[in-house]
Amino acid sequence: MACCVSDPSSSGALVLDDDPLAAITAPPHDETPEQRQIREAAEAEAKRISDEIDERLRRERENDKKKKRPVKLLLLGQSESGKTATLKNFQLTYARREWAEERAAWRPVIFLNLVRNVNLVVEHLTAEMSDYPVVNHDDSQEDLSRAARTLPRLKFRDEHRQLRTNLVKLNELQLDLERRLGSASLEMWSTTETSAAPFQDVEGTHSSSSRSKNRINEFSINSSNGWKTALGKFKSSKSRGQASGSKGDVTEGDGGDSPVATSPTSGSREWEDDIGETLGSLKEDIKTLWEDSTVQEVLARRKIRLEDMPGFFLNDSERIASRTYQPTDEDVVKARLRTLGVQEYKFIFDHGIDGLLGKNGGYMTLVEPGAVERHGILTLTMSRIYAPPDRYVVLGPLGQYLPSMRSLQKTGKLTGWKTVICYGASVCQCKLLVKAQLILFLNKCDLLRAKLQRGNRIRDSIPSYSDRRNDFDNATSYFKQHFKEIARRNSPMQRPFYVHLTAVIVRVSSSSRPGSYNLEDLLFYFSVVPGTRHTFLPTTLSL
Ligand SMILES: Nc1nc2c(ncn2[C@@H]2O[C@H](COP(=O)(O)OP(=O)(O)OP(=O)(O)O)[C@@H](O)[C@H]2O)c(=O)[nH]1
Ligand SMILES: [Mg+2]
Repeated sequence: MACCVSDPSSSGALVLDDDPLAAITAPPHDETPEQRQIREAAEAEAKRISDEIDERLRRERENDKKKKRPVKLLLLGQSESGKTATLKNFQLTYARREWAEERAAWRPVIFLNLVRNVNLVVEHLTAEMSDYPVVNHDDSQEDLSRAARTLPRLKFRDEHRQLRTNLVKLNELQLDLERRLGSASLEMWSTTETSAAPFQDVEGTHSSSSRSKNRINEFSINSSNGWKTALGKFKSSKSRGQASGSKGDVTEGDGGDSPVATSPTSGSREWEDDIGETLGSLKEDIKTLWEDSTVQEVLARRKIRLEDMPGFFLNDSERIASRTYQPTDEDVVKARLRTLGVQEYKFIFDHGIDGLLGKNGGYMTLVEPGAVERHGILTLTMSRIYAPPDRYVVLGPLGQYLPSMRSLQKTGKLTGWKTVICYGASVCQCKLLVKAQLILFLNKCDLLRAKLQRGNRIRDSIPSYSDRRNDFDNATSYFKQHFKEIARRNSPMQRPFYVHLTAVIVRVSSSSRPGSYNLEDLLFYFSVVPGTRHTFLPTTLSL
């Protein structure tokens, strides 16, 4: 232990028992007043420099902290509301390299989408030829099993029978693709009351009844499942091996069991090429089927609008049905593969995005919990693992509301508009999200506009719409008001509420940045300072 026995500030001798460092740094015992002045000035200068360095380091640490502060966006919404498509937009805009690597992996998904389109048409054709109705599983379609028999029977030719025979092998192809892609490739068909209020159980407010326990099982996270897993099987080994995380990169959120890092790819390229070749050999049949006026009449009678369905590629069949087909950006954004488990993407930016991340950039995490397990139940158990998000985006698929009330009356299922109301209320009430900023994307506006132009009446599906004008502007402001009211009534604490009209798969035609989707324009709105109240900002949507 050091023991100082004399005043070090005096010019007298400094005696230290056993501190060698103090002995070295101590002023000489015969220091003159001038020497002392010089020494003290030098020490003051050294301290100034040291303080300056400390201050610089402190500022750098603070900047680093700011830079690393993640902005977390949670994407919520019914199945098929466009969460993955939204995520793809971010990826396309801000993670180009990863996007380019992943693009090729969507090839079998797009093949599957096209094969499904064709098989569905053949199914309806067969049903009509046999004079029986087909049960349609898709809630988003209009009244589907409508008997076509009230109209005179259609006249079918040998050519139609031949087309059915030629295309029958696509059933096998669909099964093969579904097997390879896994359960994410299988669609869920029903929406129930449970799925419309998905947050209540997870928060533990329910009793531990067996029903509730069963649900918890259904909620369980399986991040090695889902569309990233499905795609991982088809990524090239080169891209699978590459590290991510630099500027504009996208990384897997949960590292360890990253599906992309573990999935095998051997032989998948050849297998894909073979599928392309089989499709190529049926290219003419597919085109003839889709363009045939009798087939179009079958679909019209059955009120099937394939164009409005997810993953519609029949208009591109000539380009896609080929051994050499490679997906374009538009194909990938449009492709449909449902999400299972929790998908998380981390985007790293060196610079802020219009204030979203602050001047120094930072990183943004986008989390998409799979919306459906058995009954479309949202897997929010992820909140037990992940911290609550700063903001959450709810996607409400506007274009899907219209026909649903009729199908509700027919089937007794709670679908469409009613589901969305329950869903919206349940999300707003969620305690976990109480401090998060709420941004609502009223998505699929392109479909809404098209349906209105075709003469669909909103009040047929949504009686409360009443006698308002049946046009896009009136409809969307009605929807906005409605959701604003839902948020106001159901949020435990009042919070800013932002709402945007979106069509996340539609390219912005007049964009100053070619290749951007209109979601990019909407990022501007994310920069609004939290806490300020900007209700119903004008939309930038150009449809
Ligand atoms: N016409 C149109 N289609 C859209 C729009 N947004 C998404 N889609 C399509 O709707 C389908 C479903 O979109 P996804 O993004 O897969 O839906 P999701 O919410 O992720 O669905 P789950 O993963 O099942 O929860 C896809 O085929 C998309 O291309 C839109 O604004 N307009
Ligand atoms: Mg999804």
